[in-house]
Amino acid sequence: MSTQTIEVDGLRQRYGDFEAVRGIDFEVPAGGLFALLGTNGAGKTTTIEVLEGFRKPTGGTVRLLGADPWRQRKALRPRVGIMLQESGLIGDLTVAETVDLWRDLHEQPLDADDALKQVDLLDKAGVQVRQLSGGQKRRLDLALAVVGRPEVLFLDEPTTGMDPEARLATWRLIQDLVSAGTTVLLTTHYLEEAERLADRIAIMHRGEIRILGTVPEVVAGHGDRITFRVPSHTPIDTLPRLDGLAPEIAVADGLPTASYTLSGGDPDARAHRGVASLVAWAAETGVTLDRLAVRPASLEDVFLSIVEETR
Ligand SMILES: Nc1ncnc2c1ncn2[C@@H]1O[C@H](COP(=O)(O)OP(=O)(O)OP(=O)(O)O)[C@@H](O)[C@H]1O
Repeated sequence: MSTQTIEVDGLRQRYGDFEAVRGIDFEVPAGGLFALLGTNGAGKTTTIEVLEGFRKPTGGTVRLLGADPWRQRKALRPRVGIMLQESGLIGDLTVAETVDLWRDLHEQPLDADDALKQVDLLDKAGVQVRQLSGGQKRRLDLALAVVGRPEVLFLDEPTTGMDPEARLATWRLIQDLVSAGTTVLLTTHYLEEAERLADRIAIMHRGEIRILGTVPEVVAGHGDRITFRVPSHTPIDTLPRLDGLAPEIAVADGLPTASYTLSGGDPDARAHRGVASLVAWAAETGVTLDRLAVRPASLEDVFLSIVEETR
């Protein structure tokens, strides 16, 4: 028997003639937090909707807690918490009435005040839902997703519209839930969110998973970056090549910045070698390497390189 809480095997999903998900595979073990990142329209929500049992896959198989979410949706429902991208909150109800309505659907729900306290909405208990701000509605959605003490939690862009403080508090709540053993599948456009929370991530683009692994695994193959401000009066074509590469030039704060991505050779030594030849060039030509920086590739670099590959 599989020990994976979520199993996705060759999943395909069509909408008419359009194939939104084109054969993806991933697994999430019990107590894991997996983040699906990707471009708009990549197929993240569609994937989550299949796992939630809202859609029948057009190809491949998915298993949730060992069951088929499409056929066994009713049995799975009490074990699963769902925070959709667009909530179906009822504007006329108060926050407390909304939580009570959800509590009634579960056998051993959290205490209503505890659920609201977790998302810092206790002081809004008597307020009508329609009077909440966008970020407060997201927080109420989260309270409703966790009120039934779910074993698995699906969070579709949970912190969109939240202010930085609410986002941080939400991250803490998610981390606490994972520490307590909840399995979480999260989609997000915030790379920092994925880096902070997820033990593994996948980046989707146009219905496919382009890369999957821990964040260090995902960035490992994408080299080291060396950047510096191009000194004024220095023609771009006089800048040196490093490892045979000409720099990419981007404008930051109104000034051109040169950037090299070194990905060949010994990963432990290539940044040192690159900086050494750059410094030698600077000494020879008498230029100052303003804002010289060396860093490994970031998740953002990987994300952008995946998107740009297929432009
Ligand atoms: N009900 C539907 N009918 C037809 N096409 C759909 C439907 N739902 C989604 N799509 C299409 O499928 C593709 C994937 O959509 P999906 O919502 O899964 O992407 P996503 O990765 O969640 O995007 P975003 O980050 O913008 O939320 C998109 O091209 C979208 O237009």
